Amino acid sequence: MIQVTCAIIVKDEKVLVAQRSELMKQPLKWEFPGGKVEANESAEACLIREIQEELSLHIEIQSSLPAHTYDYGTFQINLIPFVAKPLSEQIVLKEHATYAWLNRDELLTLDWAPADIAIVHDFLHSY
Ligand SMILES: Nc1nc2c([nH]c(=O)n2[C@H]2C[C@H](O)[C@@H](COP(=O)(O)OP(=O)(O)OP(=O)(O)O)O2)c(=O)[nH]1
Repeated sequence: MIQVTCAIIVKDEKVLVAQRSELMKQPLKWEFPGGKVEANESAEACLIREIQEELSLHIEIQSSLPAHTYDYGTFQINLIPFVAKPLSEQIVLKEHATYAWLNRDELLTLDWAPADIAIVHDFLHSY
């Protein structure tokens, strides 16, 4: 089971979503940015590191949501979501195809990585 963190970054009531590139697993699917937890790393430290690496964005974690496991057939992930706020302004994409700041009611229109759908629903029910 691969432990993966992801960030639901909220700013001015908009939510940051990112589209995976053609070169990544789940190509062109939308996700909450994040990545795999390394050995001896907390989930929170992983997420702050990954968002800095992938988006050049500094975040502050505000709360957590329930983790969800998903079976992609050849591997399983445990996706661990956190709600966060940006502490810096600019986003510079290092891996993703693109990103968007969406209203809550736009979230369900995206072609999500399948593991994220439960997390989108949890977020919409709790915020
Ligand atoms: N980061 C992230 N990964 C997700 C989400 N939903 C989802 O199914 N995944 C999957 C895609 C990948 O198979 C795995 C995370 O890999 P990753 O590619 O983002 O992580 P990474 O940068 O640490 O790893 P790597 O590509 O260098 O192998 O989890 C999500 O919302 N965020």
